[in-house]
Amino acid sequence: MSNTPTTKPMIRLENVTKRYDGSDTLAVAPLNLEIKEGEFVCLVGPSGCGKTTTLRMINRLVEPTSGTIWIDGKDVTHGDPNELRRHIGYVIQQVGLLPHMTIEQNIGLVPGMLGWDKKRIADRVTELLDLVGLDPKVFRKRYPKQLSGGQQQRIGVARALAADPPVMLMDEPFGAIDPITRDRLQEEFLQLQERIRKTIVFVTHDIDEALRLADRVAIFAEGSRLAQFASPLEILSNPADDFVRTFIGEGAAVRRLNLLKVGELGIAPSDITGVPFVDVESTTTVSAALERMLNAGASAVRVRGGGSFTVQQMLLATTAETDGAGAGAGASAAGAGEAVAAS
Ligand SMILES: Nc1ncnc2c1ncn2[C@@H]1O[C@H](COP(=O)(O)OP(=O)(O)OP(=O)(O)O)[C@@H](O)[C@H]1O
Repeated sequence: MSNTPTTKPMIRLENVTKRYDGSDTLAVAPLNLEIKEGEFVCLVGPSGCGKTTTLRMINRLVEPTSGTIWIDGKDVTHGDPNELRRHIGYVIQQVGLLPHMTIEQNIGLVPGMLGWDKKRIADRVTELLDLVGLDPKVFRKRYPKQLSGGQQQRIGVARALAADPPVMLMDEPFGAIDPITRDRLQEEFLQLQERIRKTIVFVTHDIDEALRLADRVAIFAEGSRLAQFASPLEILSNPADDFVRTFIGEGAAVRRLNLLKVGELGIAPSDITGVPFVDVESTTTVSAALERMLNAGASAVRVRGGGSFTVQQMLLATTAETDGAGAGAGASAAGAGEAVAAS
């Protein structure tokens, strides 16, 4: 269970609002949101709906107008914001590395403020560069401008992780990166999260990025109304309203195949004697299994440790998942079926 979210709440927003000075309207209307320890939550929605404001209220870069924010059971709405920020990693699109400092100095900034000794900081820098896939011998003495955009963003992640904070806030971290590098960074980041299991709040305006990365997605509508807060599978299977349906766009049924795993379909094994098949893992997604079948001219799969079945059985089970509101796979995803936390 170490790589799945726990049920312990790590971040809780209670009736939180924000009205910027000089504005008549609320940038964030009363918002209630609970994020569990180790959970990866994406905030997604159209421009101006309050995603960044919500994120920045969690580390108090923006002060809430009213309401309470709890982190790990502690009211953090009052107290020293600088102290709070030292325990929350923060990654932004512009990366924000200090240009006159080496990568090592950039990553070591917060540990330095926390009073770590030189050796401990140096060891941590080595560990983090390894973790984000950059050779410490090559990169630690370089300056930010000597790195590509993707490498700088990896350093941004390493820096945010430096003091091992339990919570990470990420604001469109991959937004300015070309699509191919972005795809790779998303994949790497998912693998990283499997290992480190931080509580992550991640802002994006890209619903596909949210559906790919998150355990649960909070879809904001205009005026920061929380339209749905549920697992990606639940959102694609049962959009809460027309706004969510329009926001996720076309092709929900096919996109679900990227999320459903073969082993979660609950198919009774069948005899596939004489039918060409491919071997898959129970964790292989249905779309990956179909791809492999198409490439191999096969029409069945043999699941390692889990019987065999035909492509027809697989597609039928996928449809049943849609009708049954994701009973099998949905139930295994964090928070599936949870009620919409209305704002
Ligand atoms: N510093 C500010 N002063 C005044 N109004 C602001 C400020 N920052 C944001 N706003 C307003 O608050 C509302 C929410 O903005 P916010 O940046 O949180 O939305 P967002 O969903 O993150 O948008 P985007 O996807 O475009 O970044 C918007 O109407 C915006 O104009």
